[in-house]
Amino acid sequence: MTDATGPGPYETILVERKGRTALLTLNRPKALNALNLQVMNEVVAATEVLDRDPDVGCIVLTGSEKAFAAGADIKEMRPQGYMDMYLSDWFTAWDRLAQLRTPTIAAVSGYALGGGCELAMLCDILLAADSAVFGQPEIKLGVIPGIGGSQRLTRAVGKAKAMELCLTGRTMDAAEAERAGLVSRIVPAGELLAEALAVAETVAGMSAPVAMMAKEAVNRAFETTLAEGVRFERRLFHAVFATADQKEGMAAFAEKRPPEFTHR
Ligand SMILES: CC(C)=CC(=O)SCCNC(=O)CCNC(=O)[C@H](O)C(C)(C)COP(=O)(O)OP(=O)(O)OC[C@H]1O[C@@H](n2cnc3c(N)ncnc32)[C@H](O)[C@@H]1OP(=O)(O)O
Repeated sequence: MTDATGPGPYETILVERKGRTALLTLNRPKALNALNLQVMNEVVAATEVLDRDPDVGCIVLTGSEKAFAAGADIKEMRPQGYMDMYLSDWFTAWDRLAQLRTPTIAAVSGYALGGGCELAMLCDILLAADSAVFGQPEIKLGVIPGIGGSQRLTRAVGKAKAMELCLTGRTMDAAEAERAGLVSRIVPAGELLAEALAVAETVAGMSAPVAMMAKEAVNRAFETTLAEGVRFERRLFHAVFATADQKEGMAAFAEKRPPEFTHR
């Protein structure tokens, strides 16, 4: 891993590049990567820079072994009043992660609570270490999720489990999260980063515009009716036949060789 990337220097995150993969590591270890406004601004700024970089094909977001992120920063929120929250539109910048076109992977080890769970759910692929712990415990603090947790968790695991987690603050371990469909896979904690980078390398090796279209098509399933979603997919499917990478991918198959995508 080399090369700091983006407009940094950042104080709360580390950004590294390896080939077409960018690795963004949350770096507030003493606070278990609690997500204060500085972290939010730096994560959003860095990912938006990476998103515009044609040499980046996948972004991996991770934390420490103990904590992906233990939530939004409770100490920062504690003194705020309604007008502070409303006028600053607290947390709204996080929504910009959902607009990234580059595929993103959350590599979650340890605690992913509250805003930490919500940040993981803003990513496209969730890989969990066997040590991962997920939950929306905001209710124990007298508040509710505010970075989309009530919506994305419900879509991921269904109403029954989301309701229980949001109303009781109970956490779930990696095995339960996988059974519930929140994470795609569990890997041993010591292998998490290597596995996430391997998945990222695979994704980044695909045609970038086609990967963007695949991401957009899957995400559309959360926004629209089945008929509209299928129509949207069909239009994108037709559009990929205008890419050089469709010609290359199918030629490579016929010629029994690996494709060499040009991301055009
Ligand atoms: C409100 C919205 C929209 C979203 C939210 O995310 S609210 C926050 C949700 N998260 C939580 O409620 C989890 C809070 N943290 C914990 O319960 C525990 O820290 C733990 C179970 C994750 C880990 O416990 P452990 O005993 O191992 O570690 P601590 O001594 O408690 O923590 C170490 C260090 O980190 C600070 N910390 C932890 N989480 C947060 C946080 N979310 N915000 C701010 N600071 C946090 C903790 O205070 C301690 O630092 P100090 O020793 O300096 O106090």
